Amino acid sequence: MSSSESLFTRALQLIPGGVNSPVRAFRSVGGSPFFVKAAHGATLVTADDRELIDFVCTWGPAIHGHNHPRIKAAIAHALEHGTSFGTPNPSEVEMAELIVSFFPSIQKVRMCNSGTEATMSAIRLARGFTKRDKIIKFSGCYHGHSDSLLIKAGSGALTHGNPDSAGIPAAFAAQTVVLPFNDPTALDAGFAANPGQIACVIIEPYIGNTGFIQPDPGYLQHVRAACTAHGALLIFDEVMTGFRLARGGVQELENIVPDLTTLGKIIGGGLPVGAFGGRADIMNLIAPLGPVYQAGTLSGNPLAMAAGIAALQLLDELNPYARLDALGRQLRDAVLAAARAKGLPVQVPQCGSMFTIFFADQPVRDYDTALRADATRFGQFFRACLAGGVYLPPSAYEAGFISTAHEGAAIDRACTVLSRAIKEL
Ligand SMILES: Cc1ncc(COP(=O)(O)O)c(C=O)c1O
Ligand SMILES: N[C@H](C=O)CCC(=O)O
Repeated sequence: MSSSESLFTRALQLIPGGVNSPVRAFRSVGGSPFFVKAAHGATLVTADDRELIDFVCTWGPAIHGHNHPRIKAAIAHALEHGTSFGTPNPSEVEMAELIVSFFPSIQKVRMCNSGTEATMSAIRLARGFTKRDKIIKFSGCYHGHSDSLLIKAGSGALTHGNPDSAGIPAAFAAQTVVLPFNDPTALDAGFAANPGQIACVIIEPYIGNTGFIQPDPGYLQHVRAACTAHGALLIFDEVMTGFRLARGGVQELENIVPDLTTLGKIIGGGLPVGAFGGRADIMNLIAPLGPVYQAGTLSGNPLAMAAGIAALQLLDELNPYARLDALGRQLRDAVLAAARAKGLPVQVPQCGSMFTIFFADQPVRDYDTALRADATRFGQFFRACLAGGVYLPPSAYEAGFISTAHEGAAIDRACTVLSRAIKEL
């Protein structure tokens, strides 16, 4: 038995499914997950000393590659002073200043410990501000695992065939109106059917959790205008896309000003973090200023702040977005060329350092078209890539991520492995 197999056997006895987050399981692609003992740059080192080129990047945060020396040094420096204070600390102020400087729509920001907390709190705030109960979300968007949002959810919920989680009271679910993405008419109908009742629309503006899906031109502008017309707040969930696709996220790329934004992943530099922020008049409703309660024992944790500040400062210095897009295009073009040569229908939506390989003959533009892609063939492809030393997300419905550390040998080697895997399908 390999070390990973032996660890997985032990894990299965004690941890549900052997994993601490369902997306790490290999149930939809076959086989069992490998265990990682170290990660540097673009490379994971498994418990069995295999080196893998990693396109999961810890599900998004590792935009500078794993274990970046600047981030490591920032954590080590912060560690000298203590791990948690339970009081305000200077790094929280620095982090807030950085976030506000990257995202002009954010006037005030509250730190929390995960993307789930960020979206859950932003929705409570929207309900408190508008004094309305219902929310609109879109099928296939994943906003973490709070009750209101695990309805027609993407990510692991979709991967493992469970987009509507058990354990959510019907009365809660009734407050969430679920609509198809990329369908302006459905959105108008959703508002019309619930007059004066919608507190907010929450959206992954570029979806990363049904695989990577971009909106049609003008769609997000329509969503913004509809929210304004109906007095609902617009929440951009940029936990995944924030700082990844542009300094100021999708809202910068699309020139849209949401009322609230949720963030996570990159702003923790690899440590647990989340944040939500937006217009000051809305944010001022949060306790202790206002009646909407939100809290966290470890919120603004000095180690997470130090790691996140270092990650954001690096982005500011390097402005790596054009380089990352070139890497994304190199990967996409290699896969498309191999698929063309083989006569295989493949779609590779890609923007900057996010991409997905769908085995589909039509462009994927929403939940339904994503489900039409061939997930069995994706599993075969995933296994062939892994055998060749490349780790893609173990799901047909997740985005892959590229880091600056992939530049050069890693991306070239990955293109060869992916092309060969297509050829051998
Ligand atoms: C868009 C989006 N929102 C929210 C979340 C929840 O974040 P977390 O896993 O940190 O709770 C995720 C990822 O999990 C995400 O991709
Ligand atoms: N797709 C998920 C969020 O981005 C992956 C993270 C997780 O749920 O473990």
